[in-house]
Amino acid sequence: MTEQGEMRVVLIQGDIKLGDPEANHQHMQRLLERAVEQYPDAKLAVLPEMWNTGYALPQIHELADPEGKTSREWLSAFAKKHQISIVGGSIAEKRDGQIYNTMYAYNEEGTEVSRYDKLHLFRLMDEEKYLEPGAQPEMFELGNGLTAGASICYDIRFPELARTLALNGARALIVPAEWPNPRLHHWRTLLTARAIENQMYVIACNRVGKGGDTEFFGHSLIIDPWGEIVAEGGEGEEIVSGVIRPGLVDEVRGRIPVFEDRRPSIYFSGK
Ligand SMILES: O=C(O)CCC(=O)C(=O)O
Repeated sequence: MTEQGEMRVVLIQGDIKLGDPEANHQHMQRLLERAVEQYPDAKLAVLPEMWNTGYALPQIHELADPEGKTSREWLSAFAKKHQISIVGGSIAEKRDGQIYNTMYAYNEEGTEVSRYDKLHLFRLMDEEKYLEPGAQPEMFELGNGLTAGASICYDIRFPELARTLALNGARALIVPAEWPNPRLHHWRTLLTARAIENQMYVIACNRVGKGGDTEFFGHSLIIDPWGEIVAEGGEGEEIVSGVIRPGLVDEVRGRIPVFEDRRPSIYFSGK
């Protein structure tokens, strides 16, 4: 059970079937249902990146969800029915003839509170050949005093994104991912660094399974603003759960006042 000021988070560390949006929708729905049954006090659920299609990029124009309609209606209705905030991982979305890697967030009433298009496209998986990058960072309210910033997978390699979110009020970084083998060391280290340097919660949901020749290792993580691991998944499909206490962000920021000690006037700008 959670106490006052605490919030249970569940990460839907599922497998994704390459290029099969219908099967993936059914599967994610089953996992979400399992999550709310197993953890009735959960207040936030996070799904992995591109859960509707996986990295079926050559077929992405046929597979992507037009305006995200199907995925958005489902996520909103689920959030409302179960009174849980949902960061709906990300989906391949078709908009104005382009494809985006897009995250949607819903509050407990099922209201859509955010849409974020992945800013940094990952060349190693040819994202830039098929997808359009987003144009701006995005933040949203998750209740319990938790303002969250969005970051999708490769975005975590860019500390300036997490920093700009923190400077503008984010107290948690939400990270849906399809982070593959063999870079577990990068995954854990980068997420931990983003948490420590910005003194914020990092809540990261990675997929498991295989997409073509690429293997995904799970290890979804909830890391507190002191850099301690609150919960970590294994390498198989599971619901990863942990309890966070948004008040800890103020405590850590009070103890080591990094944001007061910054010297922006002497940093090189624009680079
Ligand atoms: O940066 C990495 O190593 C993985 C990134 C990635 O897989 C992605 O952004 O989809």
